[in-house]
Amino acid sequence: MSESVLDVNHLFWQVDNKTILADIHFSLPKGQMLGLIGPNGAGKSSLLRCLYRYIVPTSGDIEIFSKPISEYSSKLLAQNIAVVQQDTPHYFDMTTEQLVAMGLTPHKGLFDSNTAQDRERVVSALTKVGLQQKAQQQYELLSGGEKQRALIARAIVQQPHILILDEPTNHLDIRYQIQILELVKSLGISVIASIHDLNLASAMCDKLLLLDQGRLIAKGTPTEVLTERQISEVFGVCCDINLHPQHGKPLISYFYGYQPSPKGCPDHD
Ligand SMILES: Nc1ncnc2c1ncn2[C@@H]1O[C@H](COP(=O)(O)OP(=O)(O)OP(=O)(O)O)[C@@H](O)[C@H]1O
Repeated sequence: MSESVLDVNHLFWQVDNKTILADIHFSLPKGQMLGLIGPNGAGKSSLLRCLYRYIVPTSGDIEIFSKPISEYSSKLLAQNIAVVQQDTPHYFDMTTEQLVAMGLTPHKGLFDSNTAQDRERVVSALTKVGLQQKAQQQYELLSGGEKQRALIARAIVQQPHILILDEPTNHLDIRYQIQILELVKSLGISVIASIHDLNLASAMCDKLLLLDQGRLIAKGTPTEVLTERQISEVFGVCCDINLHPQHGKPLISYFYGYQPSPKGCPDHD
């Protein structure tokens, strides 16, 4: 079995007497891409926020390389984890290249300047996300999808062991949805990403976690998790699942005008 880079056990988060996350437990094996799926409000962002220490959970354990995240200094945590958040933040007065170069910070001392190798790393990351022509453009003037790609380039420059992506494809056109996730996969980094598009999650992820109302409903391979029954129960839509003609993992076709009844979805054969 491959080494685990991240272990989450018995994780609970309550706020205002409401349980947002309940007894979440999973591991992220080295080099794998783990997809976090579930309906709006299921707790996907909250779970990811716990992993990068933006939220302190009510109880439970989160360990990176078998060490509790509470024991990591901010700098050491940033050397291990890079995060691309759901809403692209504002960075005024910064070129795209300067934004991407921020990814070097966790590896630098206070007075270190950037080396030729650092600059090469920034150019390489910009090229990988197709933004080499936009290097000198103000970051704020990029389109939503270009901003998202710039933030992914910054995460690449950061050279983390674990990449946390909160809806990394929500601003991207279909070409970049596929290309960016394939790029991220090719880096050999361990990735946990929340993804709304179940077909994209099926194609790209090694394993999936299905969340609903803060609870872990299923975890396993796309074939194990993406079943017609589970999709109808959790998302409230009816669908038909076949094997994708290219990669052989589940390919979901949604039905329109059907809500699951107490007996489930109608038989569409
Ligand atoms: N700081 C907070 N205080 C109170 N409630 C919160 C807080 N943060 C999140 N929640 C609630 O927790 C639930 C889960 O939210 P979260 O953003 O984690 O869901 P999500 O699965 O990422 O949703 P989406 O797919 O819509 O992005 C929601 O009901 C949300 O309102």
